[in-house]
Amino acid sequence: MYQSPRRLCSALLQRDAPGLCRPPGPRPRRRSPPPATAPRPASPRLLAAASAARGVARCCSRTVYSMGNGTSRLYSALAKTLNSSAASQHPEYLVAPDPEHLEPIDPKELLEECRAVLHTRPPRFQRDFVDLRADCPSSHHPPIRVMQWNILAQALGEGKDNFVQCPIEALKWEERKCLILEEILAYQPDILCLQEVDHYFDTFHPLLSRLGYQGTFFPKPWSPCLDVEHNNGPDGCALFFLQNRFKLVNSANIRLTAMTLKTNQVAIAQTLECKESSRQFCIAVTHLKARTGWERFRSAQGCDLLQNLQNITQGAKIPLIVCGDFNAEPTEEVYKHFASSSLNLNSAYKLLSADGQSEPPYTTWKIRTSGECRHTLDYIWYSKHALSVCSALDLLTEEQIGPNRLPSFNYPSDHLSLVCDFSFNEEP
Ligand SMILES: NC(=O)C1=CN([C@@H]2O[C@H](COP(=O)(O)OP(=O)(O)OC[C@H]3O[C@@H](n4cnc5c(N)ncnc54)[C@H](OP(=O)(O)O)[C@@H]3O)[C@@H](O)[C@H]2O)C=CC1
Ligand SMILES: [Mg+2]
Repeated sequence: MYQSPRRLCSALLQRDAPGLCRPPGPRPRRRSPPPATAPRPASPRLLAAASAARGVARCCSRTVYSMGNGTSRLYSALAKTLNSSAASQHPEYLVAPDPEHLEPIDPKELLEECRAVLHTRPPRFQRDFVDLRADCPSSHHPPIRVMQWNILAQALGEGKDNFVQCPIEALKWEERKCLILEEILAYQPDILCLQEVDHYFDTFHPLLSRLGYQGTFFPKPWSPCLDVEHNNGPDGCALFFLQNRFKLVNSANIRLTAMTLKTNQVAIAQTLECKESSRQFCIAVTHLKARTGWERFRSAQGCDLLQNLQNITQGAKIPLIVCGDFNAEPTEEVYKHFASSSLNLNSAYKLLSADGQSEPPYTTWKIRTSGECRHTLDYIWYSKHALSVCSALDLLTEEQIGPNRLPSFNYPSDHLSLVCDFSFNEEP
């Protein structure tokens, strides 16, 4: 059975993350409920980031982003050229930050800007870390904090997902992006694994690189976002890590296959070296095919990903963390493949249950025209012999989520973020 936290510690005050400042003092509460309209203060930092991003996305002009398959596919091809095959061989060439983004941002300032934009919204949900240090060896190196999150593509949220109980105003990008950034800044992950990213070039890459992250984006080849009017390009997976903590050793962008056929789903796998301990590990992010009826397809995609990860980790010699929206409940075949793989993986969020054997009751909860959809689909897998989970961010309660479920005025995605602190076990 899923259990409430064993020992709680404040999410915001729990630790120092290198390169990021701790938010100051008690959190200001926002007014609740939100008035229908209110003046929004201009946000110079966010505007500046968007303007700087035009430098990164010079090749992706309005014309290229516009509706219509020809131009959309051209964008997709360009994005792939920039981020796919060459990235595997020359990561330093493709991920080198554009000099105009190097001016660092103080995360506290950015957080304040986000809060100013969000001042009419209800307060952010409080979530606490569950201390799992009993399972965690003592180490003089700081833990590695990993965040897994399907952030909900803007184009899908507004154009395809049919969240019938979510008011369209709650999905406004200018505010929703601040809720996403606020969540990232609140937990200060060292590594950030995202799915459904359709604002990489204009938002996440420019801002997160100025916060000290190195980012990689791999769009889906035929992103459903491209079918939505006024889309912002394809959605895909993005992986960010803090440059002051890790050095990139190797990077692979993987288009997943199913029964030898190329599919529309992707993964990014990177080998990183910890600057403090010189220990290497592999981090991967993926988003498997959605919907019922596609269970065997997902299973095949999972097998392909596991095979790729076998090769990248040299047969499980390099410790591994795999984050993803697997679009599969724990009863599905793809989950069983991961749980029984020779890569020796465990699912971190099981450790929140009393017996350590049960996944949480949900990681996504929404209401579509078809009714309520409450599922456990998102996971953080890790090499159980090489790594331990020191703490994990508890999920939102049903009461916090509320009767209209997600997304909402206080939470930007239909999926919850998962956050874990890992430490290396002693080497044998
Ligand atoms: N032109 C072409 O030749 C081709 C075009 N395509 C395009 O790709 C699309 C399919 O892409 P694919 O990657 O397989 O998509 P998926 O089936 O994996 O789903 C795409 C997105 O839809 C969301 N989703 C899941 N369930 C529902 C639902 N019931 N209602 C609305 N949205 C849902 C998923 O979110 P979550 O993961 O959060 O559940 C996911 O992000 C097609 O719609 C088409 O537009 C695809 C192939 C070829
Ligand atoms: Mg989705």
